[in-house]
Amino acid sequence: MTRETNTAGRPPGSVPPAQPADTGEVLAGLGSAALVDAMGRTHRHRAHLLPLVSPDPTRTLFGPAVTMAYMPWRDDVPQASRTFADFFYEAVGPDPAGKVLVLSSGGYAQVSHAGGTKLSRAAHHHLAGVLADGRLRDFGQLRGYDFATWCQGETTRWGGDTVMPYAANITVEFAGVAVVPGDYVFCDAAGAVVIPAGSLPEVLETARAVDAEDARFVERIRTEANPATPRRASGT
Ligand SMILES: O=C([O-])CC(=O)C(=O)O
Ligand SMILES: [Mg+2]
Repeated sequence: MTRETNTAGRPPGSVPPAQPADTGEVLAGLGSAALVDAMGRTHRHRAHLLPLVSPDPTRTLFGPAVTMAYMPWRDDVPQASRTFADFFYEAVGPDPAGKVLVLSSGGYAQVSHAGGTKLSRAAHHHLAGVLADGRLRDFGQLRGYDFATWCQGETTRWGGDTVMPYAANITVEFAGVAVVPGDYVFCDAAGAVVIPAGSLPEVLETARAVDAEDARFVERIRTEANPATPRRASGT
């Protein structure tokens, strides 16, 4: 795709995404493995997602979740006459900047749930990104937007005859994990973690402690003796 971009890779005249002001500082190099360890010390429920696929795997996604629940498509329910846009705006509400749009699978994770056209709304409204338990179309177009996208893969075929958006901002199941609207989602190339909003400060602090413990272990391991190496007899 050819499109004009400025030096930051954004279309001319577009403004940078309104991430929460301190996102970079809040995360300060934390990765999903430390955050998953921290969630394990804070809660007993499953909170991690196995690695997802991204049009640009270098982008980390972080922000509060808004959800769109998908269902297997039916032609006889009132939701069939509502559009993706209807559910999108209901989900993101009046203050969309910095939010993470979470799309559940509707039971068909290998089918398209959206693509570059429908998700251009996420760029216009400065969402932090999209986390989809389904496939997406138009990776090239999605890469051109400022937000981070993670999903189950790319596909070319339209999925609207198989799945449909069914509800906005309800708790959804995502690859075996419950995502409650308002939960904080973190996703990088190693996987994702879903953190209850009320636990976020504790989980971030614990994740930093996990990283510090690991750094100390690495230091100790560097100097440990190899027990298979014969020890020299003393006095010789
Ligand atoms: O049309 C669809 O359902 C998905 C798509 O390719 C787009 O949004 O660009
Ligand atoms: Mg498309």
